[in-house]
Amino acid sequence: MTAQTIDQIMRMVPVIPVLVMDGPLDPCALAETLVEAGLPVIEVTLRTPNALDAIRAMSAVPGAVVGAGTVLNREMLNDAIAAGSQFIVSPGLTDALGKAAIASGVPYLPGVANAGDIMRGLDLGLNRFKFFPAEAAGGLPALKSLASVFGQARFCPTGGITEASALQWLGHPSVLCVGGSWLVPSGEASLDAVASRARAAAAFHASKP
Ligand SMILES: O=C[C@H](O)COP(=O)(O)O
Ligand SMILES: CC(=O)C(=O)O
Repeated sequence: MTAQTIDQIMRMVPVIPVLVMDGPLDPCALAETLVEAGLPVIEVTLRTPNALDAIRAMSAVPGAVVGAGTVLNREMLNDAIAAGSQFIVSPGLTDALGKAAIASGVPYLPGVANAGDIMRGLDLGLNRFKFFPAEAAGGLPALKSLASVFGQARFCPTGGITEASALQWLGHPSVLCVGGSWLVPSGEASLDAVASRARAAAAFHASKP
């Protein structure tokens, strides 16, 4: 599946599973499980040696929109794009990475934690952001304050969000989706458990205003 813009990707799902591929699950089976459960947008963090291989494998799963997370610099950006990443996520925003991502044409979701980060993104022409680390950076009260200043910005809060708190975040109009690792916790070995959590998260779509 090809999505055109980061905005379109963010609007496809209420929750983006953030994966650290450190467990025994087969990447293809994991992606199939998430797609079938209603969460086709998948972020694979480049924090493990097998991450690029996982992106390559998952990208072949029909319906999956697989992106790379924890992209920190141009080299990682190029590797992620070469592996077939359909979108790129970074925990923060630097001019060098922002400009390279924009020049590549790949949908790009940079991390922001404060007003200065957002202003740097706007200067580059970006207005879709990952609010990270969402809870530690002030939680929903901080996001509400930032959103009231930057009316053109939309967010995917990530970091400390849980199945229990996701709906509160999704209730804010500046929030298009949230990200989280709770769908596939570190070392997860059960696809049934993943499917159950993913179905519950996908159901948040119905509650999003
Ligand atoms: O990408 C960011 C984090 O790894 C996801 O945060 P979380 O583990 O608190 O859900
Ligand atoms: C935290 C984050 O945004 C990332 O790993 O890409």
